[in-house]
Amino acid sequence: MATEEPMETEEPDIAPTAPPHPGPATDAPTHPAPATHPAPTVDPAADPISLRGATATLGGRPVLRGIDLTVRRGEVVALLGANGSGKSTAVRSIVGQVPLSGGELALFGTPRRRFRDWARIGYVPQRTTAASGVPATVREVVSAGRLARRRFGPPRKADRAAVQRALELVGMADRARDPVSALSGGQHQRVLIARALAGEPELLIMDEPMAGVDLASQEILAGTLREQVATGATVLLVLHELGPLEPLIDRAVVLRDGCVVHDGPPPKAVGQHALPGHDHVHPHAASDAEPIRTGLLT
Ligand SMILES: Nc1ncnc2c1ncn2[C@@H]1O[C@H](COP(=O)(O)OP(=O)(O)OP(=O)(O)O)[C@@H](O)[C@H]1O
Repeated sequence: MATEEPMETEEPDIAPTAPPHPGPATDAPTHPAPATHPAPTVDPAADPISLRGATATLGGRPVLRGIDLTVRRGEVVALLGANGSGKSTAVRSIVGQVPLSGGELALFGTPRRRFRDWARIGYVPQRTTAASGVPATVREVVSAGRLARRRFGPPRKADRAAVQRALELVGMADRARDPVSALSGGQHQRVLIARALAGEPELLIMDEPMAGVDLASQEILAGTLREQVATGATVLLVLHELGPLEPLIDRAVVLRDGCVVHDGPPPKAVGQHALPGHDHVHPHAASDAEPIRTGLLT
C-alpha cells in the first residue's frame, strides 16, 4: 500500500487529554512546549480524521490490518466491534499513543507527523479504574484539560469559564471541590469527559464512554454529547453498544479482527441472544461476569 508518510515510530506530542501512557485517568498531564513552529495553514474543509490502510502491531501480533477510517467535519461516528477487534488500538493510533507500522494518518488535513494542533482534539481514554489515588479535586482534573489552550501563567477568565462550563455540562459543578477519589464510577467518567470538553475541542474522541456507567450518568453523558453535536463538534466514539447514543450516530464503522467489515448506517440491534458468537465482555466487568451480548452485526 502507499505510504507517503514515514512510519510513525517517534514519541508523539500529546494533548493533555491524551496522556502518552495509559495510567490512572487523573495523572497530571504534561504541559506541551510552547509552539515554536509557524501557525499551520488551516483547511476548514479538511476531514478531522483520515486514516488509510493503517496497520499496527502489538506484542508481535498484527492488530490493525489495513484500516480505512474517515471522520468528516460534524459527523458522529461509532467504532464498533467485538472484544479485541482493534477499536481501542485504532483510536490510540489516531491520538498518537500507538505507532502505525504502515498506512497514512492525517488530522484536519495535516499528515500526522506534522500535526501539532492537539488542542483541537479532546480524548477520553478507556477508563481503567473508577478512581485513582491521586489527591486531586474534580475542578483540578477538569482544569488539566485546559492546558493546551493556555499560555504559561495563571488561568485567564476564559479558561476558568471553560472549566466551569464543562463541569456544568456533565452535571458535576456542585462536586467541583470534591476529591475525585470520592466519586462513583459514572461520576468519574463524567469528570474525564469534562476534562476533554474544557479544551473546547473540535474533535472529541471517546473510548467506551458509557462503560461501567450507571444509568443516570449515561443519560447525562448522552445529553452532554447532544449539546456538543448541536454546536458542530465532530465525534468518534468507541462503543460496544449504541444504547442511548444511537440517535446521535451518523455512521458506524465495524471492525473485526483488525479489519473494517462495515462502514455505513449504524447496524440495527437485533436482540440479546440473536447473534451467538458476537458477545462482548466488558473490560471492567468482573472476570466471572456474564458477557454482555451486543446484538450488533459484528
Ligand atoms: N499493549 C498490547 N500488547 C499486546 N497486545 C495488545 C496490546 N494492547 C492490545 N493488544 C491486543 O490487541 C488486540 C486488539 O485490542 P484492542 O484493545 O484494540 O481491542 P478492542 O476492540 O478495543 O477490544 P475491547 O472491546 O475489549 O476493548 C487484542 O487482541 C489485544 O489483546
